[in-house]
Amino acid sequence: MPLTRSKSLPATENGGSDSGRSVAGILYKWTNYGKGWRSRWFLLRDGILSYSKIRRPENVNLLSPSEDLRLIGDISTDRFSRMKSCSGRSRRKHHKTIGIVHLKQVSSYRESKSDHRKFYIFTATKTLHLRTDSRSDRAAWLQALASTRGIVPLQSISGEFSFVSPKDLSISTERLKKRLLEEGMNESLVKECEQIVDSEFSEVQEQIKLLHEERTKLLNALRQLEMANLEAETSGIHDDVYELRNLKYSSLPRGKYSECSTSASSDGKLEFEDITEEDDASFHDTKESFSEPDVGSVHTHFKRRTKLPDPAEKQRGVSLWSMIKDNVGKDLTRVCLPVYFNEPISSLQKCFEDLEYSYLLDQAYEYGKSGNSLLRALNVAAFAVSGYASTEGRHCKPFNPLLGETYEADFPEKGIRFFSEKVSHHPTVIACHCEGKGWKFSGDTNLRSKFWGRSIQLEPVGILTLEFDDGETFQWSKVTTTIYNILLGKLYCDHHGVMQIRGNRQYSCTLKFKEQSILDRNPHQVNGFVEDVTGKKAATVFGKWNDSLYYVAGDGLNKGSASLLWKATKPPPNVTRYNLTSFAMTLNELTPGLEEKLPPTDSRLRPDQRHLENGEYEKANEEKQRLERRQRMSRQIQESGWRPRWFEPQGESESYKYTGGYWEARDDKSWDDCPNIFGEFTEEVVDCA
Ligand SMILES: CC(C)CCC[C@@H](C)[C@H]1CC[C@H]2[C@@H]3CC=C4C[C@@H](O)CC[C@]4(C)[C@H]3CC[C@]12C
Repeated sequence: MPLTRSKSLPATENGGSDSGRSVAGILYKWTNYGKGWRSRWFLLRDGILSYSKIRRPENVNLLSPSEDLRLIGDISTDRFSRMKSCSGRSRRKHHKTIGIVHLKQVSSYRESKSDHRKFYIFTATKTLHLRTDSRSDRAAWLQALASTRGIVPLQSISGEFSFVSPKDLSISTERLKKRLLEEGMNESLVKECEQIVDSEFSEVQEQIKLLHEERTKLLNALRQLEMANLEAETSGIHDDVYELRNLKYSSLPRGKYSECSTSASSDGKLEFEDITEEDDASFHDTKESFSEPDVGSVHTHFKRRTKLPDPAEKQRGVSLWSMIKDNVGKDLTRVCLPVYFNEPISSLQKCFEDLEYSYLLDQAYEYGKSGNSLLRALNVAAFAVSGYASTEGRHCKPFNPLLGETYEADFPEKGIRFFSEKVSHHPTVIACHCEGKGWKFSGDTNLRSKFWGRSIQLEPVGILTLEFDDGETFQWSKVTTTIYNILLGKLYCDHHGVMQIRGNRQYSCTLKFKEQSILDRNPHQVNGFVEDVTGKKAATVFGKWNDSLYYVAGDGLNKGSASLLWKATKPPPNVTRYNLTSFAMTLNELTPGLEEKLPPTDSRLRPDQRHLENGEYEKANEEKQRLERRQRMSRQIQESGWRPRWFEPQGESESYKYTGGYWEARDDKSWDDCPNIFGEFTEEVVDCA
């Protein structure tokens, strides 16, 4: 029973639109390097593209008895049998759908420029690489995708099935009357018959009316549900009750990290030390008490910038793959990446990005002070999640600071000041310390990374400590971050694992960052709870790390009455390819009068990073290479007894504590013991370091 090859008709030849039709056919889908291109049965129906292992030909017409199905490409039996014998699997298996893409979620699709049979479908989390047999088949698929995109299934419910409203329904007894009279029945009897029929009918009409009302209600409910679903997909969950009080002052810190150092993996997996140099960052906690009145007492008289400088040169496009492919066979850990892969932010500054929502800690402090320990714990949890929001859409590497490089952030408008230093190069550790109104935050992080071929997994080592002035403390560690699509497709990162926020008093919190699965319709989810010392759940927390966090008191069975804890700010209007948040854009700014106050070790003075920010790529690259040469001597410097200037290692624990004195030294401009790490260096520098 050979099936004929259907021509790929443009949508218009089919009465205007393909919207109501299903389209199906065989496409080759790129799977992985091991298996390469695999043929799959693709079906596009109601805005959903699904694919399965190959169907048998006799099923092609049986998808659904009345379905208007258009086939694209060669669907001859011959081809099926060929495929069948290739796969050699049992028939049953072939029916299972193995992938689904909702066209609502498709961000774009495009044809390959180099191969006339290939095209790509991009969703937020995945790219499908597809190939047809011919250029015209590709055109037909793209056309089908274009015409199906945006159909809302409800259209068909309310459209096709819609029927006349019950009040327009009527019957006529004329024919009955005529017939009965023909039979010679007397008029009064005929009238009685007519009345019986009428009353029976009005009962039916009543029932239809009820059904109609019910149907209208149902449709409305469905519409609302779909709206809610759409909203939830785009933004998270709606805020019902709680209006976030955005306190004017704010505070605090936390840390992040930056580049990758690698650790050996015993199971034969590729190791990855850091594609460029090596880096790690760290956080540290300190019990240091801080001279309070300074924070936030001075007000900034300048406005921070809202965009990065316009690039001086045009950016050259370099793909990561083009860099790596030239190094095939070489040790991947030694591949040096040019500055095009960097963002104009150093890891020291990136740590401060975690403090964007420091007002949550100010709120936490206030709640605790007024006796509401639960809301204190909840705000701390929201703070711990909020730091991840800025990682969305970022795919460039922060600069790996030089040993001894520092970064200060004085933000009186937020009521905080932050300081970080790169305290070790082998392993890379960054320590930070931040003071806010009523609290202090500190930590050190060292990232362990594993290279898995197509993804890199980063595991932060180190503890973050938050200490309120009233003695309550919370400690936690960051979860694992995986960077996907290193070689192919769109690079993105996801955070997953369990975060335990341990408090020293009544409440602690456990948060689970859900690992994203392929084609996940609801990525970035975070769920958890706050429990008291007896282990009783006091509140349930849920949301998304890139968007918002909500809580419900108790065990969280009633999500309807959730209250908003934190909502991420919108991306800025002036995004660049770095996708920095508005806050991140201000971090490398040399605000008026600042340069004279900075020590020579501050990240803002790092020349390659400054050139990159200005879009002077050639100069940036030259300087980067120069500083990397210096960086290579770091191990030697460290081994010859170098000590961090502002932090102190804590025994064997590999953690660091702020020794204090930075802001005081800044007041006196006493930077004499801070080496000019970005300047020309000689062996001398090494000696005196
Ligand atoms: C392969 C290279 C060129 C591209 C990778 C670049 C980007 C995606 C990588 C490089 C360094 C990474 C960051 C390193 C450290 C941390 C701290 C961690 O607690 C949260 C994630 C975060 C903030 C990572 C996010 C992703 C990141 C910014």
